[in-house]
Amino acid sequence: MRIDVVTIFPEYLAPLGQSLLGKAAERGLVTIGVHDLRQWTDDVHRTVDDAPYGGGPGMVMRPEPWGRALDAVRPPGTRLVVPTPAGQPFTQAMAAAWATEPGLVFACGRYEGIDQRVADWAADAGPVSEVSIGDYVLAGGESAVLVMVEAVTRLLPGVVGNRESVEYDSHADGLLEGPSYTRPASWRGRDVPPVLLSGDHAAIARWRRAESLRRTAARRPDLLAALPGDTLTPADRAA
Ligand SMILES: NCc1ccc(-c2ccccc2)nc1
Repeated sequence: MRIDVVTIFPEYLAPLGQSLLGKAAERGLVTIGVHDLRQWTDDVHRTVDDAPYGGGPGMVMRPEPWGRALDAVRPPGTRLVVPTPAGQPFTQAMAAAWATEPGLVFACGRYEGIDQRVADWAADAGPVSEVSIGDYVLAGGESAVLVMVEAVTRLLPGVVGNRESVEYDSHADGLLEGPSYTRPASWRGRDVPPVLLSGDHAAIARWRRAESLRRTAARRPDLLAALPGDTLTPADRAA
């Protein structure tokens, strides 16, 4: 998979070259390009923003540099992802879907955001996803891009050694994963739930499912409500 990021702070995306992503890149599983939007400006001051039409606070990112940048960086048909507080929620399902695509281009906004005509124009040449990673406002889209690139690339075949750990992630089955434990069996007076030491794999699976449902009901009732009708088994309902 090829991932390109356009930003006025390319150095902010340096972590993409580290650790999990770095190894994936070294192994050719993903190619990441980071591009400075200012290389597509047309004035001596390399201006990327201007005052908002209609008045109001702050500045808006001009469409022209973005148009030239996307002409140069985005292959036709490639999904353009625009992080924004006004976007639809980014989900594990989106990450899984995007991980099957040949490429992604991320447009990092700053200031009050990017002139809306850029996303509208870009939709003529491929899918555009204006997405939010949470209900809070950042100074720009770069942190959100780091989050989404990590969520997507860890799903690429071969990136995470233990495939099962991906399949048993929180949200993989629509529920939160339950608690995990490792040695020692007793720590500061707290014991690991005995069932996990029993060797009874059916009982362990039942216990884990019940814990997952309990935690989801307690912390994310919205996820329970969103489950497909046939998800909860009679055993689940009895738990
Ligand atoms: N959902 C998190 C998020 C994503 C992007 C931005 C943002 C802020 C300023 C300019 C452009 C994008 N803020 C929050």
